[in-house]
Amino acid sequence: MDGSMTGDPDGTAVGYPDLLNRDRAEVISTLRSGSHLLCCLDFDGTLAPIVDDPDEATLPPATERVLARLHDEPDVTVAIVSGRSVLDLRSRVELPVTLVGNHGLERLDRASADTRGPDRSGSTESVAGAFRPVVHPLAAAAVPRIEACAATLETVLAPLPNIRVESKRLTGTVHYRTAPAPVAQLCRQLTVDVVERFGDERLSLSHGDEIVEFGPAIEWGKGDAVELLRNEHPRGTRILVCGDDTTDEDAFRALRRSDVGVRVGDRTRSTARYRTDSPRTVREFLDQLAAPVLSETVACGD
Ligand SMILES: O=P(O)(O)OC[C@H]1O[C@H](O[C@H]2O[C@H](CO)[C@@H](O)[C@H](O)[C@H]2O)[C@H](O)[C@@H](O)[C@@H]1O
Repeated sequence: MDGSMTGDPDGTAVGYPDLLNRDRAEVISTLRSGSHLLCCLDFDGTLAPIVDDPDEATLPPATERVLARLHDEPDVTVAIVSGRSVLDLRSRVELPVTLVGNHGLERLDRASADTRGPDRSGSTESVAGAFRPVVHPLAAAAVPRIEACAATLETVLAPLPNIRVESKRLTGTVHYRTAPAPVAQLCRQLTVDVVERFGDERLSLSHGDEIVEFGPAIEWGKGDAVELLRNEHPRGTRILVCGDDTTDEDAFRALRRSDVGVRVGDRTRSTARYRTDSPRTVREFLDQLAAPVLSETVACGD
C-alpha cells in the first residue's frame, strides 16, 4: 500500500465548496469537455451508505441505475476504486464496470472479460465469473504474511466485543464501529502492536473510518490505479474521483487541473477541490453528470 496510508490526509482545503451548491454547472462542463470521461468512484461511504455491518453494505438501486446510464455512454468509463476485494465488489455491483480492489492492488475488467468468448478451461462458470483479477506482483507475494497477520489478529482480538477482522487476501481490515470507545481504543492499539511486530516493516498500517487497515508496505495505492487507468484512455480524458476516506486522498493527489476530486462528508481536511455530503448527494451529482435530458428526479428513493 502507498506510504500515504500511515496517517491522516495532509490536505489544505478546509471549508472547500459543496459540489452541488457551487460551481456545479462549471464542474460538469469541465468533466464533459474532454475526449473521454473516466469516473473513479469509491464504494463504501461514497456510493453505498455506511452501515454497522460491512457485509450489509449495498449499492442503492437508484445509484445502480445512474451508474448504468453512465456506463452505457461510449465516451464514459466507470470504475469502482475501493478498499474491498474485487471478489467482494463483484458480489455487490452487478454492472460490468471496472473494479479496482484492495486500495488499488488488484483489478478486474469485467467489460473486456464479457467479450472474450468461451472459457478455454471448459468451465461452466460464466467467462466474467471465471476471469481473474490482475494483482500487483509484490502484493501477491505478500499474501501469506497478510493472511497470517489476519489470523493472529483474530486470535488476539477475539476477547474484545464488537470487533471484526475482515481478511481480504491482499489487505486486512479491523472494524471497531460498534465497539464501546475504550474497547475501540484498545483494539486500535493491539492492532498496531500486532501489525508492527508481525509485519517486520514489510506491512503498513492505515487508519480509516472506524477501521484500522493493514497491507503490504509497497508504494502503490488508489492514485497509482487511477494513473494506470488514465494512461489506458485517450489523451485529454477528464477524471472524476469521489471518495470519503483516507486512501481516497491518494487518488485525489493523482488528479490534474482539468480533473475533479470530490471528498464525501465534511469531517476531514482533504486535497480534493470539492466536497459533498453523502452517497445520496453523490448520486444526485452523477445523475446530473450522466445525461441531463434523461435525468431521474433527484427525489427518487433508494
Ligand atoms: O475504499 P472503500 O470502498 O470506501 O472501502 C473502505 C473500507 O470500506 C468498508 O468499511 C467501511 O464500510 C463499512 C460498511 O459501511 C463500515 O461498517 C466500516 O466502518 C467502514 O470503514 C470495508 O469493510 C473495508 O474492507 C474497506 O477497506
